[in-house]
Amino acid sequence: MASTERPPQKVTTRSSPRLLWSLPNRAFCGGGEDRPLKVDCANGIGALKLREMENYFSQGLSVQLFNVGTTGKLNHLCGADFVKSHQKPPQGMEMKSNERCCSFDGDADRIVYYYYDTDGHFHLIDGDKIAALISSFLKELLLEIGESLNIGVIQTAYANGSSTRYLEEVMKVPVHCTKTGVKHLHHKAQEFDIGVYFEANGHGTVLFSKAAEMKIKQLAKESEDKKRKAAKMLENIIDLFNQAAGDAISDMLVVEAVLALKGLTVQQWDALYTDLPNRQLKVKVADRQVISTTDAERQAVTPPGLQEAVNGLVKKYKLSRAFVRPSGTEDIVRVYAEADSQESADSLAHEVSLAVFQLAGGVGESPQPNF
Ligand SMILES: CC(=O)N[C@H]1[C@@H](OP(=O)(O)O)O[C@H](CO)[C@@H](O)[C@@H]1O
Repeated sequence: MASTERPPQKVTTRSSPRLLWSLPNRAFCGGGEDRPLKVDCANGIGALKLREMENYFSQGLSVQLFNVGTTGKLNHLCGADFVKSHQKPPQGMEMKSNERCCSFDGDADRIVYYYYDTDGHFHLIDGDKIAALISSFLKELLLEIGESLNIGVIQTAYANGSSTRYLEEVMKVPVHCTKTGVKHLHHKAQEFDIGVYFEANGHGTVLFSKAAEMKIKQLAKESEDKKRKAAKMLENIIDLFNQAAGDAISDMLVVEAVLALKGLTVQQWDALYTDLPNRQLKVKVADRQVISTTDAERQAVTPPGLQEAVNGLVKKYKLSRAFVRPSGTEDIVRVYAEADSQESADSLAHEVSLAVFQLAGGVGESPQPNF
């Protein structure tokens, strides 16, 4: 995360590690089954911190660390961004089929999961699916405590269309779209009793309002049986989240706890929905600020004619969607496209890139259709 991206709030003092791990440890102890997890630390800070914390994990969760920074370079051929954008495992990690693996980025504020299936296909489980797993778990607990605490999921335009559809139509959770950058998601998430926010690239966390925290604590003390158990579970999970900012280690522990508690394998988690094939491209233009956007960056307002061109191209493909926006961190314009097949998503992204190049002052060689 760039320093300018950090949400405008103080980093709170965290509970003691022993307290934080109480939920995952209880989850892992239950089944007595060993749950190995391979972690690519992107040669960054996550390796040091995870090593310190390993001593607090119960035997149920065994983490094996890779790219711990003794030889490789930070984020080089490894880490969450590399895995997400190349849709392949990081260098330096050996993966067998069906092994659950995850990658942090160098500063450990993003996490993505992945595995190889028995046919050797690589499956990425990104921030959208992490949000789906966590919000379905929280929603189940809310139903059990029977309180009308509202829960909302916050995404950006990069969220896969299948994830938005799953959250809205299957889970019946309201979904909101904000501009790219965690500060925007964080801000929106503060409007809910429970605000779950994740960018597709794995940045994210969950925020609980003070009123929700108090209600849950009270129910954990005063209610009985099933209701009390659910409230206690919620109380523990609140401690586990880092509510100051997205935190790969804390998100990893939440995911591991939820998978263990629900008895889900990585494949079952992945099967919640199927991502629509998508493609992201970059276009170099003389001045990226000639592109201005609205509707949480999903529509281009300027230059004239660009949005109309995108709309015309999107109509040529099935289940398609595309948008363009100037990057906030690089001197480029980003193009995103999704469609019913990888070939269509690639072709749509290429055609939209050409439209950006022509209508928004492209420089250098015009975009080529090679993936
Ligand atoms: C498409 C994409 O991944 N965009 C990233 C990237 O922002 P851009 O404004 O797209 O350059 O860097 C941000 C900071 O790390 C991150 O929050 C965001 O998700």
